[in-house]
Amino acid sequence: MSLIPVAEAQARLLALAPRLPAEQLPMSDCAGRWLANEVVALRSQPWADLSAMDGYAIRAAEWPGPWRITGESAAGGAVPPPLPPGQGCRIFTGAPLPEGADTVLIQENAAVDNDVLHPEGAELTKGRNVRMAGSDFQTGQRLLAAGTALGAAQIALAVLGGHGALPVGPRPRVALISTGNELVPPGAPTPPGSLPSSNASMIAAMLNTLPCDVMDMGIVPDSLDAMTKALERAVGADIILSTGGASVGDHDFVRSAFSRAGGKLDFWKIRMRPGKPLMAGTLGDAVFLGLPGNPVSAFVTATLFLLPLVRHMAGAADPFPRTSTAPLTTPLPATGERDDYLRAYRDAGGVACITSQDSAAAFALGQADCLILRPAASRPANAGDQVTILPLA
Ligand SMILES: Nc1nc2c(c(=O)[nH]1)N[C@H]1C(S)=C(S)[C@@H](COP(=O)(O)OP(=O)(O)OC[C@H]3O[C@@H](n4cnc5c(N)ncnc54)[C@H](O)[C@@H]3O)O[C@H]1N2
Ligand code: MOO
Repeated sequence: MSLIPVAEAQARLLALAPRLPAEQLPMSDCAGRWLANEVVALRSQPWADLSAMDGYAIRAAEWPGPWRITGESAAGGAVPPPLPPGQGCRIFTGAPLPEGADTVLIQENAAVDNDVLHPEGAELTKGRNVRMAGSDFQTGQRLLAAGTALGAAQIALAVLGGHGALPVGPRPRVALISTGNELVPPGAPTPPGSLPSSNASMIAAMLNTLPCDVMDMGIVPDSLDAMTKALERAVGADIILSTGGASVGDHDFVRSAFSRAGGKLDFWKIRMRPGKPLMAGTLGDAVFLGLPGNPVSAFVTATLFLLPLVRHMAGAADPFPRTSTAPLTTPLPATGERDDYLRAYRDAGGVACITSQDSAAAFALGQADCLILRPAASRPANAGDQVTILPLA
């Protein structure tokens, strides 16, 4: 079986995902979710020509006055009556201008004596210190596209657009299965031959900031029967994820158990290092992802496949991690037939590759704050060369 390029495997994985129903949430629960539909403004902002400053509303054409100050306009107060010629209106930030006024003189540049206003300072151009009605956005305007990530700024915009609740993508349910006879739960005694199972805790932590519900199904021994039963128990989840047992050894049962449980394999073995044995398919209505057991391989494949799949199912239009570039501070050797995802860290001078790139090297992973992406068959790189990096949250 030839190795599948990463981008092709990512596209095939997302294509396996069923469309889950959206939900309507109050604004207070929308942060961190993705919009299921576009958001259209139900009102214009500003709703009228508003003052941007505390001062006096005047007609610029009447400069330099003087003006008799007659009314007052404050945010939340009554809309002032139209302004007769030669008159000005006391006005405060956020308040509507009376009809006829077009400019605001700030109070620091005004002298008022017996309700007569004289300007101080330079002449004002018409419209100065005024926010025109609808200049931010207008009723009916599209404010946010479907698939947009809802952060603080987008929530503020939707609220100002007149919304109190938004349609957002769902929270996929993710079942985690760890496989391996050697594994014991976190914190349990580790007699010789045993190993603390770190992958489920790691992946749950990676999913922690995403809208999804994680169900840890525990540790399953390396047996066809046990793994088949574990997969059957996980049906009902939207994503079933296993780690370990994905390779070709006599104790790697994930692929055969997946097929025995009725799963349909879509792909296996990716042109990447680490992470080659990754597999994906569907089991009932669920998407299945079988990650390699090595902690670093599981981390890198979760970053490139699991997290985008969760974001996609949760409604993200742009589910893949952002990359950027940085100069190398250390040279790198040529790459082989797979794309390399090297553990690395950044400092003021650029990005440095961590010495140990073993896919079981948890200590090195713990030091990394980014991955360097090096395509297959890349030539050696020198210090100072720009490389693509994928920052880790
Ligand atoms: N003959 C070949 N051998 C291997 C190949 C290959 O192509 N031909 N691929 C290698 C690659 S690449 C990887 S990656 C590993 C992945 O193997 P598996 O997915 O089958 O993983 P396991 O053998 O079950 O475990 C590998 C390693 O990781 C430890 N592990 C497993 N689960 C956990 C966990 N939950 N927490 C912490 N550590 C875990 C396990 O004890 C092993 O040490 O296969 C290569 N072999
Ligand atoms: O792909 Mo494995 O993850 O190279 O060690």
